[in-house]
Amino acid sequence: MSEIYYATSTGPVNIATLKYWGKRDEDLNLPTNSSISVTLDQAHLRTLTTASCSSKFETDQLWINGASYPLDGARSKQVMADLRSLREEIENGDSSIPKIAAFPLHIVSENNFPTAAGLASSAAGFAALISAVAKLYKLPTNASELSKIARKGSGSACRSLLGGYVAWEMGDLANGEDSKAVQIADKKHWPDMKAAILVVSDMKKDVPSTSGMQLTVHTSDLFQYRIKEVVPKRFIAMRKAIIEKDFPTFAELTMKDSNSFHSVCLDSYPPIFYLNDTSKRIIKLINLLNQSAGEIIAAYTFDAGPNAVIYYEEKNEKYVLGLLHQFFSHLGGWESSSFNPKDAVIPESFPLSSLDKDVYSQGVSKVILTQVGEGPSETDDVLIDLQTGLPK
Ligand SMILES: Nc1ncnc2c1ncn2[C@@H]1O[C@H](COP(=O)(O)OP(=O)(O)OP(=O)(O)O)[C@@H](O)[C@H]1O
Ligand SMILES: C[C@@](O)(CCOP(=O)(O)OP(=O)(O)O)CC(=O)O
Repeated sequence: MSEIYYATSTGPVNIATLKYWGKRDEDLNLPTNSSISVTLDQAHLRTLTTASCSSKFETDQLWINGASYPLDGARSKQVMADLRSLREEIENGDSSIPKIAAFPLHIVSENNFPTAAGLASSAAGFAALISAVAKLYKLPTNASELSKIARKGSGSACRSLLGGYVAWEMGDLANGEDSKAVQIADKKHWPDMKAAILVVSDMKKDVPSTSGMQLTVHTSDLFQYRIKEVVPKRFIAMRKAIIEKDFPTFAELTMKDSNSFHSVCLDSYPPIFYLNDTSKRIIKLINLLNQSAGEIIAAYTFDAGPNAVIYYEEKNEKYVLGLLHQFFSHLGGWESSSFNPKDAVIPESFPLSSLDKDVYSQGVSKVILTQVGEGPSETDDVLIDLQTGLPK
């Protein structure tokens, strides 16, 4: 077989604290509002992707965890075309480098967590794929530039090109050139941000984000108020809270924005329900915890599914994980954290005895304990068999 060119990169998951929900341009994936997210640590949620190309490959192909996935959707095609055209520009300007832009690509990827289960696999997946191809093609572009390509693959994916605390600025140009991710602060700025993910369902979700958000755009009256009045002010306030490391404000805005997003889903016609009874019980637990602690020490947020993500600061781990351990100690996931249940503290006024433990322990299948993390990184791993061009 003739030469196989290859490169590998990782991609992180990000979970929005100010939600993207709604497109003003469906082809270019331009949003109706700016959004903010926290990039999560790749020790727990990570995509690892090797991108390779060769004149001997027949077509572009993608494998995720060993299974073949289509790459012929309009969004994937656009991502590949954008990356190729950047490579072509370089090749046209420098006759000494190999002409590989037109070669078919074989992309081999591994997610270390469930694919398409509302855990932002598409975000980590596109971030890793784009970073790996950018490395393969030796593209000189920075993360914000690459985020514009990721955006066309899946909106929320653009935020996974950067680590720490990230904003997706909606932009206002019709061609989308100013709709990109920028870093608000890196992980080191506020390193003690933790995230506990309660996996309520690892089944594929009912209403995909793409169609769900457009149903909201076209049918919800509340939605106009959200994008015109609520989000612009909240964006400024949340960015300030991150810069000032003001957890109570950050947390209150995060919970309110999750509530606002799920409200416009319910206000869609026909309505969209992503939260289930387990999600609602988790909301109640967090509200009771904050009340009994006398300040906001934990924030829940939910994407387009029932899984809960709970943000908190390390100094309050004894309260937040202490409470979650009361109900979910039987689940897998605790072993990966340094939390010792002996350190658990339940605030005195928390009404533990009034909550039916059997009911409140139901519905969650796994706990993932993680924290704020870095953006994509290059690695020397190779997931492709360099003889056959197929997954190892
Ligand atoms: N490692 C990967 N490489 C490339 N694409 C991936 C990868 N993992 C997932 N994807 C793409 O993302 C799709 C799943 O996206 P989907 O939005 O349904 O789920 P999710 O991202 O886990 O959930 P959500 O967007 O609600 O958080 C897959 O079908 C695949 O096309
Ligand atoms: C609820 C969300 O997670 C919606 C994510 O939507 P997607 O990024 O999956 O949608 P597409 O752009 O159509 O691919 C909120 C968020 O991550 O900001």
